[in-house]
Amino acid sequence: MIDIKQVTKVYHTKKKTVTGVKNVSLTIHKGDVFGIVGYSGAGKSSLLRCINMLERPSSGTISVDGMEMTKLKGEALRQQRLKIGMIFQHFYLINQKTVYENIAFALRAAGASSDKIPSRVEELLRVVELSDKRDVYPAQLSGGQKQRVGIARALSNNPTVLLCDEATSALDPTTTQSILRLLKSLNKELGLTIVLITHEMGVVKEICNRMAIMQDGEVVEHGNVYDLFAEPKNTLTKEFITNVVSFDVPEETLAKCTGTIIKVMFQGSSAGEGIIGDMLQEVDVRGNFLHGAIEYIEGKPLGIFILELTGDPEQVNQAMDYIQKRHVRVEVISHGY
Ligand SMILES: Nc1ncnc2c1ncn2[C@@H]1O[C@H](COP(=O)(O)OP(=O)(O)OP(=O)(O)O)[C@@H](O)[C@H]1O
Repeated sequence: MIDIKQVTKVYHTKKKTVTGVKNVSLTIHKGDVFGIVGYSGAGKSSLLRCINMLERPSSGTISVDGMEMTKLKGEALRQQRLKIGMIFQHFYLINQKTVYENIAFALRAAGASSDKIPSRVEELLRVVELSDKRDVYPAQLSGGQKQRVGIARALSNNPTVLLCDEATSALDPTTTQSILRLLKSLNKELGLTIVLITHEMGVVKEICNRMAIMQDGEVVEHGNVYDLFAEPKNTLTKEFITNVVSFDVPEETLAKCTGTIIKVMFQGSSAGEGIIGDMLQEVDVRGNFLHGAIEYIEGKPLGIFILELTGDPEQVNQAMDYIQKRHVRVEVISHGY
């Protein structure tokens, strides 16, 4: 669907040359909600804007729906871009136009015939659940409502791809949830492929099925969201995941622990308990459960336990080996004394 091959984007300013994207290759499948995560300056916007040629890659190729975007220019590029909608953090609505006119404007700009515009605008307003706001101006809308207008406008030409540039970063958590729900339903009902960039792993956990993590212009890890949550390999991926998968063991409890504190992550909702139970019978250590939770990612359970192990250091190591051998991920949070 979207094929990104060895894309590099170099910016030349008067003072310096900056490489925003370094040799990135990614495939985004039809129907994916694909999250690109990274800290500020990682290259997320640059890569996203290369997909619809708002930025032209310095090298490499990008194909959307089998059409090589990097080869297109002028009218051919304009036509292909109609298949790619885009929404932004700051909405970019026209303040002097009503909600209706904002959407109609996008339709006119794309060449829609004027007799089709009214019904199409009404239809789009229904899709984003904003029919009652058709005649108000952007200043009278909340952030979430503005983004709904942005989404309606982006959908006006029936795109197959929607690019979301930090689309929920300016919104409060509840409004963020409602926009994410809307995006997910568009993905399911219209079969829309969505690529979103964000620095919030919570957004990815909420709606994405696949993701890539970027750092210094490079993709450091990518794959299925569940798999990366269950078994992240890169340090940065682990850091982002730790930010959203909470282990609320109070500091006072941790301070009282003298043993080795480990985090055990297992796929499924009950497998981990059995493995830990078996381990405690086989190995001469004591285990004290400090925290347990089941997170749901893409509707699939991912179990997390925080456990204090006490006993002879060699036995503690053996206990961890035992768990690891059963294909359950173990991380040491702090070593005992
Ligand atoms: N138009 C530009 N001219 C020069 N440098 C740029 C330009 N756009 C981006 N850069 C540089 O490219 C690098 C990647 O920036 P980019 O905006 O793609 O990162 P990002 O991950 O989207 O960050 P943020 O989350 O802050 O938007 C940064 O070092 C940035 O300064």
